[in-house]
Amino acid sequence: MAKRIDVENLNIFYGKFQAVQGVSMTIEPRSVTAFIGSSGCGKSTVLRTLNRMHEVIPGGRVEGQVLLDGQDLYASGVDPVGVRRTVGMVFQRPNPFPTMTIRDNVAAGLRLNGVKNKKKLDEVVERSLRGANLWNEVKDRLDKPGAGLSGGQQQRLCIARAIAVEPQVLLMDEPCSALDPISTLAIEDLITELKPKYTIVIVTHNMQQAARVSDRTAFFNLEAQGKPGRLIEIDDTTRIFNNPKERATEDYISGRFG
Ligand SMILES: Nc1ncnc2c1ncn2[C@@H]1O[C@H](COP(=O)(O)OP(=O)(O)OP(=O)(O)O)[C@@H](O)[C@H]1O
Repeated sequence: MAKRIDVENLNIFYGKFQAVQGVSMTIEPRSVTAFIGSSGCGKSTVLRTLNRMHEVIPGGRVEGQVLLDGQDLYASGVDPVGVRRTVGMVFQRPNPFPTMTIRDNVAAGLRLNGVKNKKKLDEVVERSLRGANLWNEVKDRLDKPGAGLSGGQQQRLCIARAIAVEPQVLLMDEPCSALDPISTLAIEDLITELKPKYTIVIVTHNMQQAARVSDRTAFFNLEAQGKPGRLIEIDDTTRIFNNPKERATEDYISGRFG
């Protein structure tokens, strides 16, 4: 089941440097939320705190709370590996495991979780590839390397790999920035198809993309160079693009800066 995310007064640090200050927001289940804002304002950093990937970076530290259906991901005793299973991630560059076959790429997470039954693995591989709109293109070459696919196919393979372990939230960090326009549209269609089952958060520099795929948009900004990034506003995407509350959002949307 898709989960609701409540972020409460989040401060995020890289060593002594505070990259993000005071972010609070709610991300609704079965919806797509886009993070937009100029380079360096902390979009990817905030995204990575939603599945505890930030702390993998040396010096990475978080203050505040991230609640998944009311459960704090940062409470003591919470296993970050379990969090990352529940909250999956797709990165900017498609990163299939290069030496693994298409089938094994999709099955990798399940195998890590101890699933060995071949029938079960085959079922999940097919269901995940169908879910990622890739099945028809690869069903006759499941035992060929994932690295042999086109960039757009590799990104859909990464989405198949992410959904194979049945996460409740999908985080996507500029998932189309390395793709051509046709592959980009394929991923956008896929995001819309996945929406009824997941909570999806996408970082994008492409404002048309935010307008096309998201229900809600969060605009981040830097007060000044060297200062932490802040969330300026989050609202329905149509509102952010047509009638934002904040002047800084309007300036960014209309291309006056950023
Ligand atoms: N691994 C890191 N170590 C130290 N500082 C980092 C690291 N990653 C990001 N930062 C800093 O944190 C701040 C926010 O970066 P982040 O990548 O989250 O911004 P962004 O809005 O996603 O940018 P972009 O749109 O360019 O991807 C920046 O000042 C950046 O230099």
